[in-house]
Amino acid sequence: MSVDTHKETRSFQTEVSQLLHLMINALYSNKEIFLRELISNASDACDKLRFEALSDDALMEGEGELQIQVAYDKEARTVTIRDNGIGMSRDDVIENIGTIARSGTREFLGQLTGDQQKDAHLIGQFGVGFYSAFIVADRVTLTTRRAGMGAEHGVRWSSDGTGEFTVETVERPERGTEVVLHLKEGEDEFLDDWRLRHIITRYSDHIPLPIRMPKRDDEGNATEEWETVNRASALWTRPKGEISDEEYQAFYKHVAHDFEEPLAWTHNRVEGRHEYTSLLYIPKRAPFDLWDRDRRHGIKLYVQRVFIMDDAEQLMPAYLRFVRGVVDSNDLPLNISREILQNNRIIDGIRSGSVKKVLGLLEDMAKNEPEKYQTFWDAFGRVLKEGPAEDYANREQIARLLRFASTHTGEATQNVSLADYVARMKEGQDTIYYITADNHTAALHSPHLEVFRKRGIEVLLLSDRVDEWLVAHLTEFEGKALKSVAKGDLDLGETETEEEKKAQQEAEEQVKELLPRIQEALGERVQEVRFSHRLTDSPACIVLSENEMALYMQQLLKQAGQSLPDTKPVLEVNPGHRLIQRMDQETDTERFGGWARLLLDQAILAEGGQLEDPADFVRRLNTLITSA
Ligand SMILES: Nc1ncnc2c1ncn2[C@@H]1O[C@H](COP(=O)(O)OP(=O)(O)OP(=O)(O)O)[C@@H](O)[C@H]1O
Repeated sequence: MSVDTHKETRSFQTEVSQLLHLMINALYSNKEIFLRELISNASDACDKLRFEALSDDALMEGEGELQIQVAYDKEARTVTIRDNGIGMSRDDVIENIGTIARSGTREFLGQLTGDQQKDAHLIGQFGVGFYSAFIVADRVTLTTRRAGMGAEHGVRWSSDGTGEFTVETVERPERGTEVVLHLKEGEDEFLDDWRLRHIITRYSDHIPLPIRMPKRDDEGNATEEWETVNRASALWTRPKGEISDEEYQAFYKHVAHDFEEPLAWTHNRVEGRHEYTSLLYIPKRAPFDLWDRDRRHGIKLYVQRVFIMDDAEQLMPAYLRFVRGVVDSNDLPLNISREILQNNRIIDGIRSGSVKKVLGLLEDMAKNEPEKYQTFWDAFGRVLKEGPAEDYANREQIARLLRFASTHTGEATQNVSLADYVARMKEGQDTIYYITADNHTAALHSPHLEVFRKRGIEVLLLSDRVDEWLVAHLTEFEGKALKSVAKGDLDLGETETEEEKKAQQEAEEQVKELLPRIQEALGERVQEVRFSHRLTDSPACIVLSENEMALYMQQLLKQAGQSLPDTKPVLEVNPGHRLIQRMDQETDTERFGGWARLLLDQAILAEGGQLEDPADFVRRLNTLITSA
C-alpha cells in the first residue's frame, strides 16, 4: 500500500473556530488546566492500547510499559506531552482533531454570552479537551503514530488555532502521540520544573500510569533520567480512609471530563459472590446533551485495573445517565466485549448494586443535606423522573426522591416530596392529587384546581414533559393513589360538607334542563355533558378519561407527526356560574348553540388544547358579543 504523504491545509469546522475563540478568553483565568486535559487524553490513549493489546499483543511493539512524559525546553519555549498509547492514523487525526462530532454543538455555542464567568462554566460542561492547548500556546504540533502501523505512517498535525491546520505524513518510529505547545508570549511560567510538577500532582496524581519528568541535577539541569512525578496508582483501589476530598474531586474531573467539583460520590468495595469496586459520582450540573437519551453514558469499566471501555451503558440504567465514575470488576474476563456485557449475570449484579448505591446516596443527601439535594434535583430531576417507568423494582425508593411544584407554595421550584404531601393531607383525603400541564403557569391557573383551592386540598403541579410518562407508571405512593384532577370522575369524598352537597344539588336543580340542550347543540363534538363538582369560578371544563393523555400532550404528539385515536371529551359545566344560568334563559336555538360551542372551545383552550379552526372561533365569539 502506498502512503499518502502530501501536506494538506484544512479549515477547522466552523464550530471549532468559534469554540476556540470563546474558550481562550473564558478559560484564561484557569489556564493551567491545559496540562490536565492533555494528560487525560494521553492516559485514555494508553488505556485504549492496553485493552486492544489484550487480543493483539503485537500492538505493544515489544515496549511494555505505558507512560506519559512531560518536558519543557526553555530556549525553544515549548512544553511537550508525550504518551506511548494507541496513537492515531491520518484519518483519526483529521476526524478527531479539528472537528467536534457531537450533537447539539451549535445550540451549545448559541448559549454562550460573552460573559467570561458564565461562559467558563458552560465551556467547562462541554469539555474542551485537546483544544485547551490553545489557551497558552500560539502553535500546537501533534505528532503521532497508530500502534501496529509502520513507522512511515506517522502523522504531523499543526495549527496556530486561528482557523486552519495542516496535516502531513511523517516518519515516526515511536508509537503514540507527542503534543508540542509553543507557548504564547507571557506564558513562560510553564517553563518551570516546579510549576509543572505542581500542576501534575494537583490535577493528575491519581492517573494510574506513571507521569514522568526529566530528573534534575543539583544545578537544576535536566538529566537523561526520567522520574515519576505522580502517585500513579488507581485511586479507587486505595482504602477510602486514605483518600482526601481533593483527590476524589481531582479524579472526578478526569473521569467525567468536567471542570467543576462533583456534588457527591460513593466509593465501595464489594466482596462476596461478585467482587468489584465502584466509585460513582453525581455531578453538580447537567452536561449540555443530557437530554439526549442516546448519548454516551458515563461509567468506565475496568477489569482488574485494566481499562475495558468507556460509557458502559449496561452498568447504569438510562434514568441515572448523569452518574459518572468507574467500576472495576475482579470476576469479568479481560476479553469481554460490549455484546457479552448485554446478558451477563455479573454485569447485572454490578448494575443493580450500583443503582442501589446511587439511590442510597441520593436518599442520604435528601435527608441530611436538603439544599444540596435541591441543587441535584434542579439539575437532574427530570431525568430521575424516568425512573419509575424504567426501574420497576426500585420504584418506591425513586418515588421518595421525587420533588414537585405544588399549590402549597404555588412556586415553580420543585421542592415538595410525596411524603411532604401525604403529611399535609386533609382528614378524609385518601388520594394524592396532581395536574399536568404544558408549563407551570398553565398548571397553576387551571380551572380544575378551583374546588381544591376552595377545600384547601393541595395539588401537585406537574409541567415537565416527562411528567405524563411518570404518572402513567407511578400510580400510588405508600398506599395512596395518585390521581389527576383533570381526569375521570371527581369524588372528593369526605372532604365535602353536607352544606356544600346541598348547595350543589340546588344549583343543579335550577338549571336541570340545560344538560340535554347543550348535549344536543354540541352533538358529536362531545362524549357527554355533565354537571361539575370541580369548578367555582369557571363556567366549564374538559374532563378526560383516566387513561387518556392530557390535551397539551396530544397536541405535542400530533405535531411530532403521530396519529392518535380521535377521542371525544366530556364537558363539565358549573351549575352555579352566571354564564350557565344565563344560557338557561336563552330561548333562541341558534344563539344557544353559539354559547354552547363557546363554552366547549374555551374549556379546550384552558386545557392547553388547540382549536381546529381558531379563525372560526374568533368570528363566532364576535357575533355573540355584538348580539348580546
Ligand atoms: N494523546 C492522544 N492519543 C490518541 N488519541 C488522542 C489523543 N488526544 C486526543 N486523541 C483523540 O482525539 C479525540 C478528541 O480529543 P479531545 O480532547 O478534543 O476530546 P475528548 O477527550 O474526546 O473529550 P473532551 O472534550 O470531553 O475532553 C479523542 O477522543 C481521541 O480519540
